[in-house]
Amino acid sequence: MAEHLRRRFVIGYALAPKKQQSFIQPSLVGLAAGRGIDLVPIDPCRALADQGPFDCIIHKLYGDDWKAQLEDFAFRHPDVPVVDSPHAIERLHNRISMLQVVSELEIPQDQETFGIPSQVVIYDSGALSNSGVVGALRFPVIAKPLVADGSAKSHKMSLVYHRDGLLKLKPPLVLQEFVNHGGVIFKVYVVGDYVQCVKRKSLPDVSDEKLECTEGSMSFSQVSNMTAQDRTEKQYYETMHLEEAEMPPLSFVTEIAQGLRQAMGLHLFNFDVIRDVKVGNRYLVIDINYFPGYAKMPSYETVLTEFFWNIVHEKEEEDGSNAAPKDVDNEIELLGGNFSKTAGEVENAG
Ligand SMILES: Nc1ncnc2c1ncn2[C@@H]1O[C@H](COP(=O)(O)OP(=O)(O)OP(=O)(O)O)[C@@H](O)[C@H]1O
Ligand SMILES: O=P(O)(O)O[C@H]1[C@H](O)[C@@H](O)[C@H](OP(=O)(O)O)[C@@H](OP(=O)(O)O)[C@H]1O
Ligand SMILES: [Mg+2]
Ligand SMILES: [Mg+2]
Repeated sequence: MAEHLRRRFVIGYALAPKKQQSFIQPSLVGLAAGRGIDLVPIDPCRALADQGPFDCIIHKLYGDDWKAQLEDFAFRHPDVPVVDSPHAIERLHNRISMLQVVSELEIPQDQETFGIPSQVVIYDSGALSNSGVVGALRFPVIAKPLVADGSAKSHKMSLVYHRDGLLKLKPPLVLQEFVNHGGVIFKVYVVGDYVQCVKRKSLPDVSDEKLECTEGSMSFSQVSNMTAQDRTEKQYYETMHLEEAEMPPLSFVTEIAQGLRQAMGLHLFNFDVIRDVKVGNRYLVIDINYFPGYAKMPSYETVLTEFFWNIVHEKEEEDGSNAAPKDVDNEIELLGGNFSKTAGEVENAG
């Protein structure tokens, strides 16, 4: 059918400038356009009600004003999917509620088991010297800001070797037991039903000897997200042998992903998993991120385009107005022929 007769769809995106730069690549825009989907920026400085029309909104912005705008939009346009609901995303802005959902998952555990590391939440400095609060923790621990709001501050962490290292920390924070995991972290990217697991470098293990002879704490930030140009990182890779680390079974991470997706009501997120070196088949979820850096995920353009296509066409089916002409269906098959909902395991040197 002629190009001008095809129904086109508009997906509005509201992203911070840095996120927009990394996510909205010409390769994604082009692929989506070829499938009849136009990605259009939303100006967060203007009223959302004055923009559009949209067939779907995707977003990652913080603040009450934006949340209120989205809620108002959803009220006025109940038929337009907002991916994802600001209420559902909010759970990921607090590192306690974020991992609570993992503990509540009811998935039969067989060969591999999963959970979260022991942790306590600290609201005031007094609690840092209170044995009743921190006494049950095994050191080293990682101190993480309680709030995960996308700010640089919310990624600033400390590896604390002994109790006296806690005293200079600034609550509110979470103290989470550090688990030796061979210096490799698995990032599981979720895009609707699609799941992809990649490897990244992580903090190195802390031996008993190192723990004994190290004082205080060490600060770090976004260790799995450093640029490959970083010289120290390059040296680190050479000693890490990342490529040799065995991936967790894809069926196992997919089950966790689907459980989380259902429990949280979210479509776009990733979660970080480490494997306890002491146990071998025990995995710990340590972090869940809303709308992560998908551009780092191999084949992100195909995966995201397929997701967008499904969202706008599901809506169309619900409306009962199936406007997809035959040749559009053919095009879908051609472009998405190799697409499988659950991808194979992919190694990623970050
Ligand atoms: N309990 C833990 N045991 C061992 N290492 C950990 C633990 N928690 C965090 N880490 C290490 O610290 C890094 C940062 O922790 P975390 O993922 O919670 O922070 P983040 O700033 O939210 O990360 P992201 O950039 O993925 O959002 C992890 O990638 C991992 O290398
Ligand atoms: O700064 P906030 O809003 O918290 O979001 C970050 C996430 O926390 C990180 O997990 C993303 O990196 P990964 O995709 O490597 O996990 C990271 O990816 P990016 O830096 O490529 O956008 C961000 O999405
Ligand atoms: Mg993380
Ligand atoms: Mg995070």
